[in-house]
Amino acid sequence: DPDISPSETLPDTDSSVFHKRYLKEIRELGEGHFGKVTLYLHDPSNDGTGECVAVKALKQENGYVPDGWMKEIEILKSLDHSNIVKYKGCCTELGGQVVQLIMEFLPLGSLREYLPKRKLGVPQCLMFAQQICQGMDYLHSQRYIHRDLAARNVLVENDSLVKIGDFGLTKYIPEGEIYYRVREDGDSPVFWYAIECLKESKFSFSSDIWSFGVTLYEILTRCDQRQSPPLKFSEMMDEPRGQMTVMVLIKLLEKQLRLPCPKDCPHEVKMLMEQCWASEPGQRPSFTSLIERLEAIRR
Ligand SMILES: C=Cc1cc(F)c(CN2CC[C@](CC#N)(n3cc(C(N)=O)c(NC(=O)OC)n3)[C@H](F)C2)cc1O
Repeated sequence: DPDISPSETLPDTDSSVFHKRYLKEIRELGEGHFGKVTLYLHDPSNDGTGECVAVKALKQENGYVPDGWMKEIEILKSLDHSNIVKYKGCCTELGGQVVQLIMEFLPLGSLREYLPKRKLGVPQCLMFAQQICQGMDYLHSQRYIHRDLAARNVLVENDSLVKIGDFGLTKYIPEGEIYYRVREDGDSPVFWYAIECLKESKFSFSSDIWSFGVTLYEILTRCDQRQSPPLKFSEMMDEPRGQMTVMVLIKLLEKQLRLPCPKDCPHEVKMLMEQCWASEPGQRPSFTSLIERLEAIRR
């Protein structure tokens, strides 16, 4: 259109660049081993009409930015799926020495806050479970493993939509590789870990399936903390008071002990959950097949 000058068509700023001066801290949303997630109001017109965003920041040791952190930002930026939290941009400080990840804010929080408050029926629980499988199936199709799939990392958009909300431990699996071996331990979510992860730190697409099984258990218990995986596994130990060590958990899993079936869990779902916890990684279903099976059960 000849009479519109180029400057009128170009956006004056890249909408994925957020300036610190327009970000007003509201409250902390979560704390992790390596950093935290905080709720901010992004208010460039400074009149309170801005939008809420979730900002993930690393605890900065003397200014260097761990390369794994830039990786997490690149991963989320590259993902585009209705069951994965949306990347909005970055906020840099000190000439790029500090980089913060800006994501969409889902005020209903994670399943851990949402499910205990809303007594959802089994059909809606299975709809959420299927959506998690759809997000994870997409993540696996991009050759990423999540390594921290749990109800605490699944966000609720509304009564009929959930999204995978955090990718802090996500890793890329190169073509032709099957496993990702970890060195760092951090505060590993061992009660969501497959047996081969506990024994050999070997993570794979199949170990995400195991974690999905534990997440499905959490959903069907409506994230009742009295039935939480850490508590349930500790009860299954001989001395229930003792601090559960990874060794005791491995022994328990090697004896084929598993989390109990939640009270209103349909038989087909019990079968599906137990297949996710097969000792042999190759015996576990894929997210593609889990989607089909959950679809069939919900019908
Ligand atoms: C540096 C590493 C690190 C730091 C952390 F704090 C956590 C833990 N954190 C993850 C993000 C979290 C849960 C999820 N998914 N969440 C995101 C939103 C959102 N986008 O709206 C939200 N909303 C909400 O609570 O609304 C009331 N919660 C919640 F902050 C816990 C994990 C980490 O790897």
